[in-house]
Amino acid sequence: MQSTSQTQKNKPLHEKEALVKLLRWHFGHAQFRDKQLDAIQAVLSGRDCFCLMPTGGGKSMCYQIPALAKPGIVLVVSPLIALMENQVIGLKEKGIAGEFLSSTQTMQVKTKIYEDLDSGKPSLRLLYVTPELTATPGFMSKLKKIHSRGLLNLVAIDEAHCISSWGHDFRPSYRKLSSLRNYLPDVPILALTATAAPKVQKDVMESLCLQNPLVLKSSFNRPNLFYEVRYKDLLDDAYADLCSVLKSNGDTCAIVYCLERTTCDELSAYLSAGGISCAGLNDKARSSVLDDWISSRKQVVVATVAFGLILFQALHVYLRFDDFLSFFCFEHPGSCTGIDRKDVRLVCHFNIPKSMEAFYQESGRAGRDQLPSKSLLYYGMDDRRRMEFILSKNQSKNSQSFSTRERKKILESFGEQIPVSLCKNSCDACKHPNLLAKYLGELTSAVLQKNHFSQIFISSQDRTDGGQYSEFWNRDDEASGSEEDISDCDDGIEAVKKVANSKLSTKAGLNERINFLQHAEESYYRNKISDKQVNKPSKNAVSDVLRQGSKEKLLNALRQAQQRLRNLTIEFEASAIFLENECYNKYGKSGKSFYYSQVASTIRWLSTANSIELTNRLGIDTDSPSVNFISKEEPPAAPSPSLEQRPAQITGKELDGSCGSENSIGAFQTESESPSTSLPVIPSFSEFVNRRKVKDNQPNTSCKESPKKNFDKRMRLQ
Ligand SMILES: Nc1ncnc2c1ncn2[C@@H]1O[C@H](COP(=O)(O)OP(=O)(O)OP(=O)(O)O)[C@@H](O)[C@H]1O
Ligand SMILES: [Mg+2]
Repeated sequence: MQSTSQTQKNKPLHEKEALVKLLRWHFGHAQFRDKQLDAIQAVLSGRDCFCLMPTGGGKSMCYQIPALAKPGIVLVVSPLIALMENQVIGLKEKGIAGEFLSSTQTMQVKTKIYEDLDSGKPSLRLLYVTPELTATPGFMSKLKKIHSRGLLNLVAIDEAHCISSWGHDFRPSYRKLSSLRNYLPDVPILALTATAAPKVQKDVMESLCLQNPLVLKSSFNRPNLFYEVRYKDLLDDAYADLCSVLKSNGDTCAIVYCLERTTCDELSAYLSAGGISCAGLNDKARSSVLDDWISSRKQVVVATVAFGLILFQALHVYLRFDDFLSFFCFEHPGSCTGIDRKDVRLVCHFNIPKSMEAFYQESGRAGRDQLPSKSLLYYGMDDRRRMEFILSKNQSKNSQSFSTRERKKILESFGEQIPVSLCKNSCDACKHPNLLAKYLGELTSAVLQKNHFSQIFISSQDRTDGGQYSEFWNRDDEASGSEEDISDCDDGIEAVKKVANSKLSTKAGLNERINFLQHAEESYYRNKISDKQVNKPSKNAVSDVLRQGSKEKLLNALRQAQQRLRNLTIEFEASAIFLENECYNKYGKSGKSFYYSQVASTIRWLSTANSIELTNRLGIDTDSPSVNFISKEEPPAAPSPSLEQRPAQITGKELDGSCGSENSIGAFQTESESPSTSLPVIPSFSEFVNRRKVKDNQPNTSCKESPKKNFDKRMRLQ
């Protein structure tokens, strides 16, 4: 805060007209945008200011104009050397004296800057520095000296959120900026950011010890962005869908963000094969790919989230400092200008972003030239589960649909209350509400059928729980997630195998192995049921593709049965659907392995069943002269028995699987069901072992082979 005498001495230009003149003269802009003038006037009057503006909102002007409004310098703390360099070049082009101090500069340049600062009448107007340098005692004492001469007009902290959410991880040095207030108690501080969630704003203001700051918040609304969500689970092929979206948009500039490297590679290969000028930004070829994209040699870049971060930085958003520096400033010295492609027409999230803020930032790369652009999010249940796993330890499982009023939801997560009407049909939810409702209905039933996970929130109404939760995750949760957390090993079966492999000694005896596997299986299902499992059986889930394949197999088996039985005329397609549905209803929820076994058993059964058994099985009216099984409708999805609720009437015979031929229907029958209507029941490992134990304690007259031999045989079969 400037003293009155100092303020009068420097005669700052506070009046709007004078400031607008500066804007026009130096920058060629006709008017101040939104909150720019308020911020400028506040800091010129010596008041602290917290300025929250979206990316590209014009935050720089809030400290550049004050630097021109009165003698002295403005100190700008910036997290990236590239950003500083970029701005300094821009200022110099406009004839404004700006410099930056960093370790990348020669001693000569630094000395020249220090000499100018010590001169008592510096020609410099804006000095950009890193937070690291600012916090050093040497530089602080220099600042004090400049200040004592009444020449330090303002300290601007750009990307001020680094002090809070990102600062903990990436820029602890931003934390040291809190000492600025002690060293320079009466110099106004201007904190600028585009990414502050309400609690981060508070943190920034407290950390910088802002005193009675003027808090300015511009709207985060991006009216030129159209938001659309596509549901992977309702698409036959999400790759093909994206390919057609990109094609239908013409040869436009696009960014596609993926969660994992493999998806990134596969997707970019797929899109390239589809004739799209596309490159995947993986670690091997990142520099050339990024160069190609920045220089418009490639139009679409597919990036993993991690390398997407580099991309954000290339687009002037600070996220992962080290990568960016090593990449751009050291590998490509001098290439920092012109890295901002403003003509990105489409930003696609092929996987769910980590947080609403990440989504906003990433989708905000589209349409920086203010022209109509699109943000497209592919929402997938598995993605959500994977993201949940990555962010794991997820305290905030409460979710909210991203389905309705996308724009409202995004803005609310930044604490902005807006009327739905603001959207003006610029998202799919407002533009095609009926279509969206249909999709969501389909999605809900798909989810219920698959029982993928316990929570799904598809509401047609906005919840008003403070906008705390969303389909995305709070940034708090992100701290626990990293790219390394992304594991392919989320298959329950894999998990059991892994546990078994890692912990079970190869010398372990049979009983030990059984106990161990039993334990592993039990804990796997326990976790699965409580929906808190770490290793989620997503890969073990029965997919639509798998179901289709099973139908085909059953169809073939039915055709063969018909050839064998001759006197039977059946509607193959409907019968195959019926049988597949039965398998799915019984074991679809239990995972691929059980489902597979059930389909295989059904096929074996079809190879031996006689006409009566078959017609009974299919519920066909045999009185009809020509038997037609015409049930084209899938039977209602009866609640599938959980593994714990398996029919109790499993016999030792069927569990053994060794008493009689595996190919004969008798080997799989239950006692209480007639041979013609029962399908073999697949026991869980625990059930199998328990039954085995019971059987072992009873004299068995029907089986010729020893229990151990039977068991070993069964183990080999599994
Ligand atoms: N009043 C204005 N009128 C027109 N254009 C402006 C105005 N103020 C700033 N701009 C332009 O807006 C663009 C973005 O400005 P700036 O880089 O300062 O945004 P920012 O808020 O710092 O964005 P980021 O969060 O990406 O750093 C620049 O090209 C700048 O010249
Ligand atoms: Mg900026």
